[in-house]
Amino acid sequence: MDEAFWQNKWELNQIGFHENKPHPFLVRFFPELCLEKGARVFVPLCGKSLDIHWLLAHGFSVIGIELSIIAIESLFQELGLVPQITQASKVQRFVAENICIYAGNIFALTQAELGEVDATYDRAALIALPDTMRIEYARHIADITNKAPMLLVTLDYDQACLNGPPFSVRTEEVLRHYTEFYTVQMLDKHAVSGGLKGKCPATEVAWHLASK
Ligand SMILES: C[S@@+](CC[C@H](N)C(=O)[O-])C[C@H]1O[C@@H](n2cnc3c(N)ncnc32)[C@H](O)[C@@H]1O
Repeated sequence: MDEAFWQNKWELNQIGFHENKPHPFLVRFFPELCLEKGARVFVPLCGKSLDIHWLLAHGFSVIGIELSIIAIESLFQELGLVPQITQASKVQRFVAENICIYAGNIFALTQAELGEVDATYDRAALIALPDTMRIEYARHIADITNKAPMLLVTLDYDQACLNGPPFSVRTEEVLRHYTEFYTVQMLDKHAVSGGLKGKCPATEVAWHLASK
């Protein structure tokens, strides 16, 4: 899954992953992180998700990273904000009010650039990456966020049924990637209505990861 794959998806507007409302697990479980208003929430591989609108509307600051400038420009436009754009070392920074989105590859984002964050929200980020990258991704997130608590949403289905992304990430894999850094708790799961892409049964799972 290289950068060109995702750039192409955004150029062709093939963004079936983009939901038209905030994710129900975000709405239900994010308050359980008990963050103060103004807390800094990191949203890796953020797209132009309405989850960001929800986080901002609930008084949080959002720091995201996304490869596609098309996604970032749409996000700001849909938020009704005009970003100031500056260059960081390997990534560009789009900033307005309580939001800062880095344009670039997550693996190029350093802890110093990200700054301190109070929580991470991962929906369709881990599961957007192929298995070889997921190992590195989980470690990188723990590293640059200094193991900030996380609400993670994964998807579990028969990988033989469909090629990813999104990729199936089963319980044992979540535990394998994250238990070195976090205490991992499954919060809930539900069946994806109509199955994944209407083709195979799939379960969405919410996880709370607390720093060890
Ligand atoms: C499956 S989408 C999910 C977007 C968003 N989290 C949501 O829930 O709508 C994955 C997003 O990650 C971006 N992406 C993929 N690989 C990336 C990388 N290595 N660094 C930064 N962004 C990446 C893609 O452009 C795409 O917008």
